[in-house]
Amino acid sequence: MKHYAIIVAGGTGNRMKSAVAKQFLLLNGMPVLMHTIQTFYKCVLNPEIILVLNIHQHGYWEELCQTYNFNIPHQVVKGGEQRFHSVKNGLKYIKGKGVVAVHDAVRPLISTDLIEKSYKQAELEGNCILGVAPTDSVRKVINPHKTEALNRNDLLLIQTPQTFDVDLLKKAYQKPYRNDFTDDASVVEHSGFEIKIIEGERENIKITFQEDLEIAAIFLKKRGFDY
Ligand SMILES: Nc1ccn([C@@H]2O[C@H](COP(=O)(O)OP(=O)(O)OP(=O)(O)O)[C@@H](O)[C@H]2O)c(=O)n1
Ligand SMILES: C[C@](O)(CO)[C@H](O)COP(=O)(O)O
Repeated sequence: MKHYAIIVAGGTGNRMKSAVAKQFLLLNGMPVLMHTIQTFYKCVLNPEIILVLNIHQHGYWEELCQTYNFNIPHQVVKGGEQRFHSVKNGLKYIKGKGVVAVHDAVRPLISTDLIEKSYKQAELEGNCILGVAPTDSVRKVINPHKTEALNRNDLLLIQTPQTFDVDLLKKAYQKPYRNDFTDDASVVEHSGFEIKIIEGERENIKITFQEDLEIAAIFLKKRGFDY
């Protein structure tokens, strides 16, 4: 079975409010994106790595790879307007059959164990999505003046990687883009497939705001960088 990883790094990171897009910010001395690619590279299933980057950042990425002596083999593909379009561009690169994990570049703390579990589950079930239970109370906004409590036991917070049979994911991504396609599972579900969830990891945070980078640095130090 052939394994692929599409690492989506085509975003601009507006919420981070930094001059450099968050996937290039330094985390314990190395760009976030390099940590992410390194973790997939360490996976025993040896996935072929496809990196999706905004076309205007391809040159910058090459410079970074030289600066950090980063030699992990990967194919760079151009990004799209939304995450949806970036994933679609990554998928175009895949010609054969197999299993593909789609992962946010800005989730550098995913473990190799969970990546491997996700591939194995997707091989068996067609797809595998990670979820963790919320620990805060949650409310639905009805309008600017009214909110309503939700039962958090009915909810899951969804992470990446989201892993799929290649043909299934390609078929789902033939649909036109919709605003509520916030991840790959929502695209696949819209095509009529049932989504299979396994337990994610609390440390698998998505670096979105400045504080997240500080938290990620603490988690990495705790692992002694050996992951
Ligand atoms: N057109 C886009 C938009 C997002 N992404 C990627 O999808 C992942 C999750 O998106 P998010 O965290 O929202 O990143 P940004 O869109 O960059 O952040 P923001 O929403 O704050 O602008 C990131 O790795 C991001 O680079 C992408 O490949 N192509
Ligand atoms: C794909 C994702 O990380 C799953 O939680 C999330 O939906 C990405 O959302 P964003 O708004 O693009 O950060």
